[in-house]
Amino acid sequence: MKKMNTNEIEAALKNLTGWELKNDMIERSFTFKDFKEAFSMMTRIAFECEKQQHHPNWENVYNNLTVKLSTHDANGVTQKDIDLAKTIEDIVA
Ligand SMILES: C[C@H](O)[C@H](O)[C@H]1CNC2=NC(N)=NC(=O)C2=N1
Repeated sequence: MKKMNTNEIEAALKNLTGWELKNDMIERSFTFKDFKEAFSMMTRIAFECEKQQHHPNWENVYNNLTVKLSTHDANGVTQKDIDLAKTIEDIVA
């Protein structure tokens, strides 16, 4: 899949909430009630990632989750990352 340029990414991010472009990845943090809620969300997200065959770099510290998305083969952000970001925010919403 084709790597998106900065303008294309910024335009796509306008249709999402809270994501920002950082180091050739799109990134967003989420805060949940507690660890159990954070990990439940991660589990739900993980099943969707498997369906899309696209997976996040993520870090969980207690009730905080930071998600970073990029496409390895493209060395940057592609539509796959935008689609997964949308899926993730829909799950969390
Ligand atoms: C073979 C498999 O489809 C690829 O390795 C997939 C798996 N998940 C992936 N996830 C992400 N975020 N980027 C990729 O390039 C990627 N590649």
